[in-house]
Amino acid sequence: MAPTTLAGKIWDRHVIERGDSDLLYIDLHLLHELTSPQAFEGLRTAGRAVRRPDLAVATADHNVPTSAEGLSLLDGLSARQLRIQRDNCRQAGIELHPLGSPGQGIVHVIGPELGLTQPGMTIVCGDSHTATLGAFGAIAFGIGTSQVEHVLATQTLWAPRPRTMAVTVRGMPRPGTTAKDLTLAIIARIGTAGGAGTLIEYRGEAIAALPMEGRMTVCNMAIEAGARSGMIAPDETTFAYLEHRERSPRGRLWEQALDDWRTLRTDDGAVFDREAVIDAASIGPQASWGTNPAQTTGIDGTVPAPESFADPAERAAAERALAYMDLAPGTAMRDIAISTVFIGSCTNGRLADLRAAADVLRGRRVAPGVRALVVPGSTRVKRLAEEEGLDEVFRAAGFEWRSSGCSMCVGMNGDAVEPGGRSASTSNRNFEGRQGPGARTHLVSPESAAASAVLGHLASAADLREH
Ligand SMILES: CC(C)[C@H](C(=O)O)[C@@H](O)C(=O)O
Ligand code: SF4
Repeated sequence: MAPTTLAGKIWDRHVIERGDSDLLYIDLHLLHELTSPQAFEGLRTAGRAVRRPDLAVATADHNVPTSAEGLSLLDGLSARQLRIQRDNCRQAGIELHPLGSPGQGIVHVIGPELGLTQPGMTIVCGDSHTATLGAFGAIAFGIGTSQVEHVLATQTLWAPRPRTMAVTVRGMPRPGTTAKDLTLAIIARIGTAGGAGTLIEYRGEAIAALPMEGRMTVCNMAIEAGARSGMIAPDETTFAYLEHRERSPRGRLWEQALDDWRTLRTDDGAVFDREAVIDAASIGPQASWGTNPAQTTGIDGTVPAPESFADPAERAAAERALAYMDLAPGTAMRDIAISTVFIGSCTNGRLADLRAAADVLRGRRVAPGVRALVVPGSTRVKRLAEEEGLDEVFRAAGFEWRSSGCSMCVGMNGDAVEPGGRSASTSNRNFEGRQGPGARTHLVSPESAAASAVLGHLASAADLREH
């Protein structure tokens, strides 16, 4: 057999019928409240039932309030959306983790913690950041609402065989560099269209060294490089994470699964449609300065001058970004004062992220005038964090300790950056108005977000050592 990529192997296992698009079997369908109501409505109109309710799991994340105050203000539209979701799931017999339940959380966070997302699977969800789940060596991608309906009705999907891209991160980054810094640096290097239309496989020493949480952070942002999804070959780190999870196979089935999962890797000599090689040694803590994630530089760097971009489109984009961000070329990244800090989202809202931020904050205080929020990625993350006292560390530092949801990442649920405000945010998107009208977003790691909160300007954790 010809050498095959990891993506190719998983794809081929799931093809039912070949064509310009292939008909693909879907192993797991995740649902949230925002992109599924019309799909269920479509099914009803067509008089169809959900074919495999046992292969779907739903939760509420985008529109849920994250504070007691927010809960009391839950507006008509959101409340209605949550009610519709509950009714749809009940009628179809789909497992739902609703607001207020112990399994609730951001859809891309709960799948892994339950052990639902496993190597070799095809996983879809009506949400672009489904890419996160590729970290397990699965093909996981976002779909539109009409495709959600198709999957509900048939458990299959028509999709063109994706082109593939290898992003190899050679060597190890500088100490203090996180998975978020790696993924931002990769996008800065290859650009927001660098992975256009492809399925990116991340590999190399720096990727293999990451724990599952970091791998999820990396794959989460494949979308911001234009890719359909990201993935990482499963290895001992993956298996150790999955062993003993609630929905992981057990006993003899676990052994059988392992035998199979160990075959899930790109064969030597397999050809990718595109390749990028990045040297990790040059990468340290990053922060975005503009209005797309590729407009990023090292925290040691300065805001670039638009003229420094050779490409006219990039130059124009930089000009526009600097105007929106109210930044002057040549400004040191560390001199950018912030008003808001957001730690959370499907990029960086897992327990490991909260631990890393709390380690930076222990015994320190948020700078006067800075509003700081920490929003666990799931209710389970919240519970586990509280069990180890992280909530106390955040509260003592002056952070608001919230309940799980997408929160300020998307600014549509009552949590938003104030107009004209400037945030250090652990989320994944920084376009105009993403975190609220007029809000300016700087994408950073949890460690850097915590350090920025303490210093009142963009910073990395190392900056606090002299503090
Ligand atoms: C609402 C949803 C469709 C959207 C996505 O697909 O990513 C959201 O999660 C986002 O991050 O912008
Ligand atoms: S946390 Fe943000 S990026 Fe992730 S699913 Fe929610 S809105 Fe999308």
